Amino acid sequence: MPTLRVRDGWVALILSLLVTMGLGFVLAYTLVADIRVNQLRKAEYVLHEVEKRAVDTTTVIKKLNALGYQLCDQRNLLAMRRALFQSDHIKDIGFFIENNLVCTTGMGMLETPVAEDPPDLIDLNGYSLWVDRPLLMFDMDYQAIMVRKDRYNVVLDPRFISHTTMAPFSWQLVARMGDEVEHVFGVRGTFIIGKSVPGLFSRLGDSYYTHCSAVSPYCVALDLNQLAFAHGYGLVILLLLLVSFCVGGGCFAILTYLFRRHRSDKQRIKRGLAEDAFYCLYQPIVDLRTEQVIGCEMLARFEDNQGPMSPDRFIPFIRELDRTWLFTRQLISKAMDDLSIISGVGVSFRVSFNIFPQDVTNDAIAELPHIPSLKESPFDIVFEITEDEYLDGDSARRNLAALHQAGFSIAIDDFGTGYSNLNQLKKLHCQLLKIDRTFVFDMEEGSIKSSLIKHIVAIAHGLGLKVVAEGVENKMQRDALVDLDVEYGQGWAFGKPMPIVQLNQLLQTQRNSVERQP
Ligand SMILES: Nc1nc2c(ncn2[C@@H]2O[C@@H]3COP(=O)(O)O[C@H]4[C@@H](O)[C@H](n5cnc6c(=O)[nH]c(N)nc65)O[C@@H]4COP(=O)(O)O[C@H]3[C@H]2O)c(=O)[nH]1
Repeated sequence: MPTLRVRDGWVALILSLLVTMGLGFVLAYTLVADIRVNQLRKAEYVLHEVEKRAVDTTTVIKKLNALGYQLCDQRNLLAMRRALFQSDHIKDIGFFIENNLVCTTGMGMLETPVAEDPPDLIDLNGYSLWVDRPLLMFDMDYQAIMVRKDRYNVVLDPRFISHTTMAPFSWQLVARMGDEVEHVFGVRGTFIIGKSVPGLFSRLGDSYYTHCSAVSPYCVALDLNQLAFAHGYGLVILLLLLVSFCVGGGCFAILTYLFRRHRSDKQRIKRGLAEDAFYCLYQPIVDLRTEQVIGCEMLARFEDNQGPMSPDRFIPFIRELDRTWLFTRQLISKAMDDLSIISGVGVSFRVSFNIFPQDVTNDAIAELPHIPSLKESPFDIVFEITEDEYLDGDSARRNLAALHQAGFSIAIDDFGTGYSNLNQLKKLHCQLLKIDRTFVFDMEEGSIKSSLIKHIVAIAHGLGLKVVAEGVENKMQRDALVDLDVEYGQGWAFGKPMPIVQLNQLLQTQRNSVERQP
């Protein structure tokens, strides 16, 4: 393989960097989206758990107050213990006379009533809250939440939140008090009043999230804790970076390989041109009604010690190398040598050559009438030109008129695939129009494209042109084309591109069978 050119190296590098950055960007945003979803789930979980406890607390307190006990007697204590037993979340229930706690489910009747501290907050429904309260119950230290209304209070264990791992977020549970909020649990200052929540795909820095309950006056706020994030996601980020760089590196390797292969193929073609290494195959063209071979198209082939290369690959290189005329000249001269073995076919036997449109415009084809083998050819020589905007100029028209005057025929090739300027057809002195094979391929399915054939034929006939259909692969297509008044056909149904010896044999067989007919 040839060495990489500096310019190609830069292009490969820039493209690979773009891929690396693009992939890094996509992965980073996927990570952000994942964090946001995670954040949302955690906030929803906390609020859901808080709501369950809020419902439990208010139901228990309302029910006990409704019983109307004024003293801490056995009936009251039993009612309190039953309520505690039925609750899933409450740890203890206390009974108050005025502002003194006189009995609890855990300790029974207290020897000395305990005076109550002022609450941390009273919520909109009149419930007093003591948050983050250190409490000693059965020799266990508790960081409890207490809620009281009228004569009863309940003790809640807030560890249900701590049991959920909140990393990499810092969080705070607050109670709404009109326009204000009061801290209930978590990290103070996390909830910021009026701070808007960023969208799912916003920057990583905009990591604040808040969610309020619809059934209780509580809100939870979560914010990304940069340290916890780096700790929890550091490895993931490193991995994503590694993936991006690996893909970028792979991209660089593939691009440099493709550039070098492109250069290598281009060099093969350059060498092939210098060493005259192309050769010709011939594909029969038939009269569609009789299926008799009335001519052939010369198609170029290339093969060197590295193997064959298809025309679809080498034709663009010939254009890129600006050697179109040299290539055409070489192949015409080879073909005319080959064709010298063909005899007995008559002067109407058509031999078609493909011509590059740019050679029509740049006057190169003006040389054709002076090439002796063409001038003295016993065949009807046809030059096929792909319809192209190149052909729209004066010089193209002048050169084609000169070819026509010199006795050559002109065919418009691959009609319908490119420029398709009908005005052009009138001015180009052509006698034949070749319908591109893509129109013929799906005739059986009655595609929109194939339904255009009859219009193309009408236009061609209106201009006095004969029509050749390319890519005829089966009898059904041949019959349909005959019905559409298409005169000639070319395709695998009548013969693939073949060496001259094989074409000669085909013509010989055809002649023999005609001669045998009575
Ligand atoms: N699927 C299918 N394909 C069929 C059938 N019948 C013919 N073909 C293919 O259709 C192409 C017809 O040639 P084109 O339209 O001039 O298209 C040609 C022509 O534009 C260009 N080319 C080939 N040789 C030369 C040449 O000597 N000079 C120039 N300027 N171009 C050439 O390369 C193109 C491709 O050539 P090829 O690969 O030989 O492909 C040929 C031929 O092998 C069929 O029934 N089914």
